[in-house]
Amino acid sequence: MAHVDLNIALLGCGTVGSEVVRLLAEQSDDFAERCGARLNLIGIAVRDVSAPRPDHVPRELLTDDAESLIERADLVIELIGGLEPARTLILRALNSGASVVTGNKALLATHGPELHEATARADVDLYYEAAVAGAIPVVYALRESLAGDQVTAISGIVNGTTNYILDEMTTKALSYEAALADAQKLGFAEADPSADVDGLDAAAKIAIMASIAFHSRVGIDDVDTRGIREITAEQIAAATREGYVIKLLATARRAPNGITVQVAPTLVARTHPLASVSGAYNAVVTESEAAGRLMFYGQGAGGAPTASAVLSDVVAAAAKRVYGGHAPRELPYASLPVLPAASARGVFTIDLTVTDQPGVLASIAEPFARHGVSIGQVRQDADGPRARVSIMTHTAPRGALEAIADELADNPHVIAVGALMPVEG
Ligand SMILES: NC(=O)C1=CN([C@@H]2O[C@H](COP(=O)(O)OP(=O)(O)OC[C@H]3O[C@@H](n4cnc5c(N)ncnc54)[C@H](O)[C@@H]3O)[C@@H](O)[C@H]2O)C=CC1
Ligand SMILES: N[C@@H](CC=O)C(=O)O
Ligand code: NA
Repeated sequence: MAHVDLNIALLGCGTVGSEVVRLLAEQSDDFAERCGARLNLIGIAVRDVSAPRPDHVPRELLTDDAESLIERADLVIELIGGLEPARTLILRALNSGASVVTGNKALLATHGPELHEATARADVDLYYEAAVAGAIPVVYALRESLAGDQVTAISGIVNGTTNYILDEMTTKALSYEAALADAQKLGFAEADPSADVDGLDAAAKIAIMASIAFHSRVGIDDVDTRGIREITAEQIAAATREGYVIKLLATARRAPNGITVQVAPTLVARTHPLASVSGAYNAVVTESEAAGRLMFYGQGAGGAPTASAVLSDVVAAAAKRVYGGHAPRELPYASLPVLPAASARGVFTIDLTVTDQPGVLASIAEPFARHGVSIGQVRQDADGPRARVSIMTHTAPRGALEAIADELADNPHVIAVGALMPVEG
């Protein structure tokens, strides 16, 4: 079959970009058949053309002039990351009539509306499968597979670094610091791992998923975000004793008057499907009215897995240019508000260290009753003259639990109040 030619520009040639170069070359004949176009990589914009690169990266395609490269492209793949210059370059590409494929979750969760509006104005396409959970086709699932359904909830393990750290702490009884050092040695965590361990990477991903699923605009700043820095070996051991694992869960839920979106270390029951997601793997569970529960599992990071998602977008974008039609546009018609974190309802645990004497349990229980929060389970472990008390509630709003925790901190019998932790399953 005769194929048209499409000019592809790649911006950024790091972990993911260099794998995209490899796959584009290795599978060029297949891609031509699948999208009806020969995908000609016309240039690779890099910051430093003289930096060492893998052997398969053609030196003659390297340039430090991204702007000129974009002018000649039908399709631009942005794999630089970060907000600038990625934002300006993507806008330039869209405005010049090129479709764009990106894996840049930080940018989409910060400037998504601006990029989507520019895409529609220029009558081109914006694809971003790699931005959420790497190789796992969850953007496609939400944008296309579930377009005929009503999504009610999304929960996921969408950061490989933190899942690896928590898993090492659980299975090898490592401290947080030792597990983080291992993750860095293995290349999962960045040298500066704060976007991972403080939950910001997961927050960007759940913001993107919530925007699509709930047809609303959710940005990274709307996400109530907690990371894993404060998780202790003791909390992990206590969770294990009780039949739970601690996972950094990203969740978005429909509520009667809006949506709640959060990232938080969460006690996940061993029987829950997300509990068995180990190592650096990712998984996303969606709940929707007709389909019920769906689960997506796989590699959320790494050069080749992420490049697989990028190339699926490239083939789709190229086919649209050849045969016509468009990728699904942003559809924020529902405009659901993101509700304050305090209104997020769920089951929570709160851990207390108290003096072990008569009447203490009654005084601890009193604020729960006053705030209308029902206690589901109490566990007490003696520790000399002290006791550790772990209270699990029935479903209640987070705000009520926060008020109770503040009051308990002033209770003279209470020596320490631990962090509130949501419970799943
Ligand atoms: N590495 C992974 O596992 C995943 C990465 N992503 C996303 O993919 C994107 C790329 O990630 P990585 O390849 O890991 O990053 P990377 O840091 O390995 O590569 C980015 C490259 O862009 C280059 N660069 C910086 N400024 C530039 C400029 N002005 N012009 C041209 N090149 C420039 C850097 O020198 C670097 O080589 C990011 O948005 C990241 O969030 C998404 C999913 C997984
Ligand atoms: N740093 C991320 C990879 C990219 O999305 C992770 O650890 O999952
Ligand atoms: Na994906």
